Amino acid sequence: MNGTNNPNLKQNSDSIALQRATGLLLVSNTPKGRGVFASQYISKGTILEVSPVLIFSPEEVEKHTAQTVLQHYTYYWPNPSNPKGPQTQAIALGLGSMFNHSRLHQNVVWSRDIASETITYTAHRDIKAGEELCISYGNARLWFQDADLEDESLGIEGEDELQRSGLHALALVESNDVP
Ligand SMILES: C[S@@+](CC[C@H](N)C(=O)[O-])C[C@H]1O[C@@H](n2cnc3c(N)ncnc32)[C@H](O)[C@@H]1O
Repeated sequence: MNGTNNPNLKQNSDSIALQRATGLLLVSNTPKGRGVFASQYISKGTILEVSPVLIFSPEEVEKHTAQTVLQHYTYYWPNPSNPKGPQTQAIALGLGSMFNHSRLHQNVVWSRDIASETITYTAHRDIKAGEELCISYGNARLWFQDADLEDESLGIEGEDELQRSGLHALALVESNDVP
């Protein structure tokens, strides 16, 4: 489909509506690196971002992404060449790769749309201006020191719990289970 200069272009089976909420800031140099913050109040249920994904083949994962920093950004994704087989990995383009993890203060949930190859990020609760927008990377052991836990009263105890889980998370796992 060639939609260039087509004033009648509408959403159809060849196109998907992309969305990004207003009032999102990408902030550098936080204790978690870059992160996405709200510069204004955002109400529960607001679609924050629809990110197209780039899907890697299992061979590309093994030879390339698993050997690079990309492994800290990828989501499990069904393999288009073998949808019923083991999952491969995909990276969210746009803001999707910038959401940090919070186990205690998760305020964003995400869902995969396999057909459109997108991930939609949605506000899980009302969010105040100034709050960081965080997803959950799941309950598996994290591959980094969780900056949230350093200041939390449950601090060491929470960290122990993650260490004891004995799981190795080398990629973001889908989890919309909000604690
Ligand atoms: C998907 S990226 C998120 C964006 C990243 N902060 C950046 O600057 O590119 C995942 C990386 O963010 C950092 N990160 C995410 N959540 C964190 C947390 N709760 N505590 C510390 N670092 C975190 C870790 O370095 C992790 O490998």
